[in-house]
Amino acid sequence: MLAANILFYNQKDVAWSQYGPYWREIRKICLVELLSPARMEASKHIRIEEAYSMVKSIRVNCEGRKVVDVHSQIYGLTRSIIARMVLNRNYFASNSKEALEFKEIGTEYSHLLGVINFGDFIPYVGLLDIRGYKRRLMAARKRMDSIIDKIIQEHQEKTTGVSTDASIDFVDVLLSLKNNKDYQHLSMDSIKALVIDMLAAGTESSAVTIEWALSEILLNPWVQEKAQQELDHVVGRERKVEEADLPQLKYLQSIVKETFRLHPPGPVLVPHESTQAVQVTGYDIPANTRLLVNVWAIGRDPSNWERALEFSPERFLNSNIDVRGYDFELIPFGSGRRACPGLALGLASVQLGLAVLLQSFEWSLPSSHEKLDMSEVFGLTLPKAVPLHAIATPRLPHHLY
Ligand code: HEM
Repeated sequence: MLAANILFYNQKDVAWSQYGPYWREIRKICLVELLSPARMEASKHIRIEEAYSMVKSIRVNCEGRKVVDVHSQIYGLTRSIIARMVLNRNYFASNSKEALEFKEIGTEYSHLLGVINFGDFIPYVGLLDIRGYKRRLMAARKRMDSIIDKIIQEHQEKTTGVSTDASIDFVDVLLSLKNNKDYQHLSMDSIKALVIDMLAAGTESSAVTIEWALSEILLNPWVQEKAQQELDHVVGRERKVEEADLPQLKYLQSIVKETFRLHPPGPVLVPHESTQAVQVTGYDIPANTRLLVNVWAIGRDPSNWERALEFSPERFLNSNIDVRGYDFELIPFGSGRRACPGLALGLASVQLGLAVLLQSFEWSLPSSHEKLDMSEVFGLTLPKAVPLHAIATPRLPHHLY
């Protein structure tokens, strides 16, 4: 694919690289070095700080029952978490020239990756580059390259060896692995491509999920009531909810599962391909067959789910169905060897984000939006067509904001 080739340094990242020895090595770096349980633990202060910075900003903006732009708040949260974890710098909370350039180029990347390029299917159309698509890709990559080069240079100047210190970010870790004999394929281009991959993959999916969850909660007020009763019971109103509370919040976890079922952030998994000929339930599948898995349809299929179109977190309370890729009726993170390596981070960000929003505020619809628009935009991800706005009423003592 032309876009992935140009934007990700000849597909040197993990998401766009073909299965093989290179992908195996880079995938191992993601799982063992970047998104490991130890790194999750070391970075939990970032998630908490950013979650409560969002609460503070909503608290200021909801004064006098003003309508809150919930969409921007949630996207701000997930972008800030990932930028701090990857770069140790929150580009998204700043309005510096550098930060604005970074945000602009990020938007251009998402746009270019979402475009259908006929040259990917008809080679001579690609050679002509009639619509200037290739030129635009090259320009975007050049701009991104100079930003990432600068970031890497700054990190190289400060790197004096990596410890498990909480201030260590993904760029530090990747630079420290460059001469590691276990990772012989790791080049400077791989590092740049991985940095872009993490920033892109780590933001949108988590934000989209929190926004859908809160939208469903607004349509089903008894869900909000039950989730807040659980928060009051497990955490109380005299302290703020933390990541350590999440395992006890079973109803909140069920809300997140139910949101993944009805609104999977990746509605159709990244295309998979059979590496060899196989037989599946009596059908012969030749090698190199492209497989598209429609997770969205699986989640709404009445042969898998009772009252399939109803939002009912209760269905998960006494069920062992999980999102980790073993229960094929619910696979928002995919399944098998290409399944999402960011599952733990994605889940923690979504559950914590939702928990702080529900503990800190009572949510209601503005009278002008009584009919909440639940239309979807279908693409690489599945965001709401109309960004969520709502009224937030504080429900904790003043000193906790
Ligand atoms: C709610 C949050 C998230 C959801 C629902 C999600 C979902 C997915 C899905 C469906 C895939 C494709 C799996 C397949 O085709 O079988 C994927 C791949 C991937 N995700 Fe996530 N993701 C989330 C968060 C994250 C985060 C936080 C990161 C890292 C910072 C991340 C990094 C990746 C990468 C690198 C891949 C490509 C893996 C490969 O091709 O080997 N994701 N994700």
